[in-house]
Parts: sequence; structure tokens; C-alpha cells
Amino acid sequence: MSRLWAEYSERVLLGTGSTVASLLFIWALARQFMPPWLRDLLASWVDRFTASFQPYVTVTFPEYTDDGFRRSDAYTVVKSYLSSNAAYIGRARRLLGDLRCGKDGDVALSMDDTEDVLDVFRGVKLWWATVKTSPTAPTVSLYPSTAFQERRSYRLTFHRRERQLVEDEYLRHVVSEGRNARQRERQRKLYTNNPSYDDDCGGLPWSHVPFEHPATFETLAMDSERKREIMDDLRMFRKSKDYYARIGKPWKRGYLLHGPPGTGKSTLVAAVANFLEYDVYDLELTAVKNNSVLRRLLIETESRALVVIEDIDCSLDLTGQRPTADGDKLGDGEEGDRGAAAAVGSKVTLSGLLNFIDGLWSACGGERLLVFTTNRVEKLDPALIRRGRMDKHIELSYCTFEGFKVLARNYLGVHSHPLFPTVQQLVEETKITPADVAELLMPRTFFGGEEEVATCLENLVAALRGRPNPEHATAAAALVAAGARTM
Ligand SMILES: Nc1ncnc2c1ncn2[C@@H]1O[C@H](COP(=O)(O)OP(=O)(O)OP(=O)(O)O)[C@@H](O)[C@H]1O
Ligand SMILES: [Mg+2]
Repeated sequence: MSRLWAEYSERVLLGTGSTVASLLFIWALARQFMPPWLRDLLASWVDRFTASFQPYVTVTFPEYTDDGFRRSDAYTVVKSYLSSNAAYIGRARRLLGDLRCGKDGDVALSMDDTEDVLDVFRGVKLWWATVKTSPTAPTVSLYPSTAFQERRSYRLTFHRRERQLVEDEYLRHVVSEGRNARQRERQRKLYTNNPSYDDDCGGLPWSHVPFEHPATFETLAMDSERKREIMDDLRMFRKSKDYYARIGKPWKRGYLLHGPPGTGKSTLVAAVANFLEYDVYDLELTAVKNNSVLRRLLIETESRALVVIEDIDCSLDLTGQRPTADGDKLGDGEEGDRGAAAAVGSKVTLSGLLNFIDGLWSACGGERLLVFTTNRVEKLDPALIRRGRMDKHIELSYCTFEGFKVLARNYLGVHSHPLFPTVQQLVEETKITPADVAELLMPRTFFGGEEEVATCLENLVAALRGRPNPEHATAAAALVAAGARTM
């Protein structure tokens, strides 16, 4: 003990002459001999004493939740709040520029990540800062890719006397303004999965571009009764958060769209996304390396998402895991499709996909519509499309007269024409896809007026009768061939 004191007094007390240091030393020494209750009491006094030198409180909003799996909602809301606040933007020196959603040529400015800002709320000053930390040692995570990634967070600093105001009012204000800003500035996105993404090597699982597909239910060639049925179903789904919670099911719904090529499956996907105002995640299954990456992709989708897997029958060998009822072998062409999946090294299995749809992980995020499209519904494993997984099966088929009228209105701007009755009769007798009708109705000039309308309709009638107009030989020949095959 005496040696310790001698060493300490020589190094610290004599060196600095600091009474505070000697007091701290005595305190550290005395702690050893105190009963625990006295030690705690004194510790709280010491805390209060030291706090008087540091009157500021900080609140940190990390980008990822504790488990490291999901982006924190609080972080996103704060980001929107700070990026949208006109007062900060006026003062900021580092800004980000982007084209404003839906307004051609209008540039929207937002806060750069590195900008620190001062906010004033009810006359009280609060400071926001972006903090970036690179972990020196890997953090514990089931996903190695996240273990070494740079961690970002927002840090709010304020005087401790304002704590009540911050807790009771300011944070609520930030959340509500942030959410409003998010809604206002929301540019919907079309995501696609990165083929190079791997859990072990890191990188971003999804890349995105603005989603700008113009399809709506109004422009969709489909019988109005079926359109109404689908829209009602989607409206119900959107409003059913509490209902799903009550019945104990994750808030998600599966749609299976099937039908021949060119009947509007992809167009319907776009119309649904526009109707619900969801982001679209176009999942290319053949580019997903394994089930673990598939799960990660699911976790990385945000709420209010439409996840679509196009041509699911061509994506992977999804029947390979279970024998089919009649022991069927793969048909011509299917081997090729599935070979392609094997060639890129995808190890996604049917059970991985089933888990993706409705396993425990599928409940992450909420409000999600999952859509499969296929030309060959009969080739899919029944487990994949059973009700409950794919709740709604929608068959898209050849053009009806009602569908034709929608296309005539879209493409030619006409609601009636003397040739309509002829088209009606022929369309009901012939199998022609909406894609082919649309192609024939596309005017060659936008200034042709009634003459152009008549030409387009005559071309359609000619194609339907199997007497191709020489000017449209290619399209019409294809139509005749298609008609001959399917009749
Ligand atoms: N029901 C429809 N309503 C409006 N336009 C349609 C419809 N069906 C097809 N079209 C037109 O035909 C084009 C092709 O349609 P789409 O890509 O939606 O067909 P698909 O069923 O997805 O075909 P595939 O099976 O080959 O992927 C679209 O760009 C659209 O212009
Ligand atoms: Mg398609």
C-alpha cells in the first residue's frame, strides 16, 4: 500500500499538484473497504457531481437495429426529417441534388449525410450530427457481411434541462414530420437483386431505379368485373393490418398470375404496384446464390413492397425436390431453363422458396404482396401455389371484346366505330392476345385522325380473318399462326 501511494504521489500529485487527482485516488482506495450500499450512494453523488461539468445529453439513432438485421425505422424517419427541413437546407454547405419525383426538370435538394445541423424547437437549441464508426473487431452477427460494415447513426445533443421537452414533444415532432416528408417525397422504386451479392463477401443485396411504369387498372385490357374484384381484394388487403394481427397471420398476400405470353401478366403487376403505391422488388431467382441469400433479400425489403418473381416455372428446378404426382419428366426446353439456373450456381431449393413465402422470416417488415407469374401453371409444384401461399390465382387470357374496347380507347382514343361489331364477332371466335391487338392498334402517325383509326381497325379485322394486310405482314402472320395453333 505504501509503495502504491509513494509511486502515485510521485507521478501524479507531485507532477501535477492536482488536489482533484488526489481526492479521486483516495476515493478509489476507500471504495475497497466500504459496504456496497454506501459505495452505491457515494457513487450516485459522484455521478451527479461529474455531470455538472457535462450538462449535455445525447440520444443516438443507429442505422441498424440491435440484431444488425434490419434498418431501424427511427433512423429512416430522422433521416427524412433532416433531409426535408427547409431551414437546414438554407444553411447547409453540403447538399445532395436529385430530380424531384413526378416533376420533370425540378431538382430537389436534401441534406448530405456529413452535414451537422442545429435545430431550434420552441426556442430551444438542439444539435444533430452524423456519426460513422468502423468496427475494429467484427461484431457478432449471423451474417458475416454485416460484421465489418461501417456503422452509421444520428446523434442528437441537447442540454439536460430540456430533457422533458425533448422526450415529451420534440421527438414526437421529429417522427411525425419525418413520416410526412417521407410520404411527400417518396419516389417509388423498382429494385432488382444483385447477382454478385453474397452473404460472405458483403455488398448491397438490391439495386434500384425509379419505378415509372405507367400501367393502371384503367388502361388494362380486362373485363371490368374482374378488375373490380382484384381492386376490391387489394383495397381490403391494404386496410387489414389489424385483421391480420387478430387472426395471427403476417400481413402479406400471395398472387399467382398465369396465362399465355402477351396476355398482360407483367402489365398487371405494374398496375397493382401503382394502385397500392408500393415499391417493386423484381426478384431474379436464378441470380440468388442460396437459401441464406434469399432470406437476406427478404429481410432487406421494406414494408409496402410488391415482390415479384416472373416466369417462376423457368427460374429453378422447383419440382426437383418433390416427386410429381404422375412421375412426369421435364419437357423439352425446361431442361434448358433449369440448366441456366444451375450454370449461375444458384442453390436455392424449393424448401428455401417455401420458407421465403411463408416461413418465420416472411413476417419481417409486414405489408407485402408476393406475386408469381407463369406461362405454365401446371408445371409448378402444388405446394408452391396452394391457397394460403398464393392466396389469389388470376388467369389472364386472350383478348375479349371488352378488353379490345379498352385498348381501342387507349391507343386510338375511340369509344365506338362502325367496325366494332365485326371486331366483336371475330375476337370472340379467335384466340388473340391483348399484346397482338395492341400492336395492331398502334397508329403509325399521331395526326392521322379518323382515317388512321379506320386503317388500324381494318388491319385488326384483316388479321383476325387471317387475311393479312401486306403492310402489316409480320404482325398479322404471327397472329394467324398463333390463331391456327390455338384453335
Ligand atoms: N391486358 C392487357 N392490357 C393492356 N395492355 C396489354 C395487356 N396485355 C398485354 N398488353 C400489352 O402487351 C405488352 C406485353 O404484355 P405483358 O408483358 O404484360 O405480357 P405477359 O403476359 O407478361 O407476357 P409474358 O408471359 O411473355 O411475360 C404490354 O407492353 C402491353 O402493352
Ligand atoms: Mg411478362
